[in-house]
Amino acid sequence: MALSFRVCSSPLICRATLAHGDNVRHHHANDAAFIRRAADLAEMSAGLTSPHPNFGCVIATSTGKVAGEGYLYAQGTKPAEAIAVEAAREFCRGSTAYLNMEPGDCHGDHTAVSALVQAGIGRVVVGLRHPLEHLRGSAIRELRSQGIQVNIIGEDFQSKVLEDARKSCLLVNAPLIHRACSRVPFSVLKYAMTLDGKIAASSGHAAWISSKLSRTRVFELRGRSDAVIVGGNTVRQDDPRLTARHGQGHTPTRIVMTQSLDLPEKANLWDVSEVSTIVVTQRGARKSFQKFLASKGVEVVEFDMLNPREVMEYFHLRGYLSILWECGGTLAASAISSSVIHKVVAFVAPKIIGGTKAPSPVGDLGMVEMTQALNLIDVCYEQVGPDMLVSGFLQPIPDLLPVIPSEDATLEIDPGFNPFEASIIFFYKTWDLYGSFSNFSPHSIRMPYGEEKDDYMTWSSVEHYYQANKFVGVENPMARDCVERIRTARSPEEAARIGRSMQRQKPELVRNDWEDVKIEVMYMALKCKFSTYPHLKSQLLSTAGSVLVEASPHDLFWGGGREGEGLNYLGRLLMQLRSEYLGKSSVSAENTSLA
Ligand SMILES: NC(=O)C1=CN([C@@H]2O[C@H](COP(=O)(O)OP(=O)(O)OC[C@H]3O[C@@H](n4cnc5c(N)ncnc54)[C@H](OP(=O)(O)O)[C@@H]3O)[C@@H](O)[C@H]2O)C=CC1
Ligand SMILES: Nc1c(N[C@@H]2O[C@H](COP(=O)(O)O)[C@@H](O)[C@H]2O)[nH]c(=O)[nH]c1=O
Repeated sequence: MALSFRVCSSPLICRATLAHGDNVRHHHANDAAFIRRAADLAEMSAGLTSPHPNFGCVIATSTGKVAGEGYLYAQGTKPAEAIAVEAAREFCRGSTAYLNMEPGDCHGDHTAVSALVQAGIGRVVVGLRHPLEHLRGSAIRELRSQGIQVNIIGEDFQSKVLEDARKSCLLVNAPLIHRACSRVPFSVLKYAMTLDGKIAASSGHAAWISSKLSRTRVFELRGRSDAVIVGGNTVRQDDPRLTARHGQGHTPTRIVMTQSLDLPEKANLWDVSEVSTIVVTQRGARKSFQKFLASKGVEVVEFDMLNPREVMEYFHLRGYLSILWECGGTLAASAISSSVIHKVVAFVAPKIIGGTKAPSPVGDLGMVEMTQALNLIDVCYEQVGPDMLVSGFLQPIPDLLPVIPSEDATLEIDPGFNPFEASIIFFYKTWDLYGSFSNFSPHSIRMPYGEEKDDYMTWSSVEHYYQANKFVGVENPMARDCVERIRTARSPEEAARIGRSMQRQKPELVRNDWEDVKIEVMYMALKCKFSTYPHLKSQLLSTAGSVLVEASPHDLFWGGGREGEGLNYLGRLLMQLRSEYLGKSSVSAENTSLA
């Protein structure tokens, strides 16, 4: 309902309308403040876990007191709403829950919604509908069907103060919103320049322009990104590490974009013991160097047309939500021209280096008049130590109003629409439509531990169980410690990170028969998961007739690869399980052939 202001002729009505208006404004200010707080909370896990949809929840009593708060730590961990409900305890009854975004509940278990319903929450205020089409509106419908009053900012009520609060909800999930609306990840171009606009001296030397404090902020920015990208020249000139040196948090993948592949043999980026590196290059470039990189554990991806757009579309398909560009001006200009940069973050240091040949942050864009200049929007200025941090958007965050038609809405328009019609079903990221097929989906399983077949334990996800099994039964305290670290990892991503890095760094801790048993281990875990959760089993059965492919372009064993070159073992095991459920097969995973 939009607010409207009318001219009154009756003083009585006028007073009443004014009083009502004051009341409405007061409510709006309260709602806006709590929604902004929910958005702030949603950002609390930034840099600690890999980028994921950000959720925050505030529960406020009818007197306007905060009774409980929560935020999602990582994909698959306890929902923000459930944490806030636990904190607010008996104060939940009749209170209002403020959510920056509609809960995803992407696995059909409605944990977030159930927590609110069971706690007796009276009203829910939602900052933003879920941006992904297959999730959009479903939690809101569910809450309403349970008798809870749900107000959506921008739909059920509007005002300047609420609009600002809604903007903070858009900002905190900008990468996810971009994922929903475009085919490229959310990209931030970051650079440090002197007051005279140089990113290095004429010699190319650039360490350092910005202060230590500013560079610490860069580590935080890296921690919030799925990947950091640079061009070939920056690798040759700086030999960067591109790590987020801020403790135990998330470390982004490093990406190098190079046409020539004329890169040094010795480079910090080729050390992949802690973080992986992907080199994207022109098809056919320096095959011998490609082999060298592969021997170092660096992944090389060839492109027929190496340009920022193709590269970003590729990483979008790989599930990347956000990319930090830390390249020089040459690649930055190319990326801006290709319209893949959404935000710019510039650290301006109070230094002058001069030099007509010293590089600047953005190379040639082909513009000749100031009227052609790109204007940043929503610009922010912040002093960081001696430097000034200027940031702003090159493209607005796409607003999802008016509503993108959901599956239900499409069905209403076209009853012949069949969402399950596709003959190949791809799944990968847990928040996607078939995300619950992923090992990383937040479904815990109870499985035996080690040799003691009747000693059952709960594992937070299939991935936890799978990774831990690499080290099970090995007579070494470090192996046992590894299993425990994986078992207690706070997210499937963490479990995978520990399992993979320990396997790389300490191969002697991996059980001898791992290669022989890993498929069976995975199959048993999947079987347990789909048998434990009836809604997952139904979803799996609903795909009957379709080929299931894990759309992981880099895992060529479990995934299908970029061009179908992967073995797609995860897809195969799921299809095998499906046919077992349908009574067509009772073969075990051991019999799954490589053919
Ligand atoms: N102060 C700061 O914030 C930063 C400063 N720097 C400084 O900048 C200087 C390097 O700048 P610059 O030369 O611009 O480095 P870039 O990081 O922009 O690298 C340019 C290279 O990127 C590769 N590339 C691949 N595809 C493309 C494409 N479509 N368009 C453009 N480039 C592509 C090419 O590599 P190839 O030649 O291998 O084919 C090209 O030579 C260094 O002195 C470095 O210290 C760098 C980053 C940040
Ligand atoms: N010179 C410069 C930056 N340069 C960027 O940082 C990279 C080096 O990262 P690392 O090896 O991880 O420390 C370098 O290659 C370039 O991308 N960044 C800044 O915040 N401030 C600076 O003054």
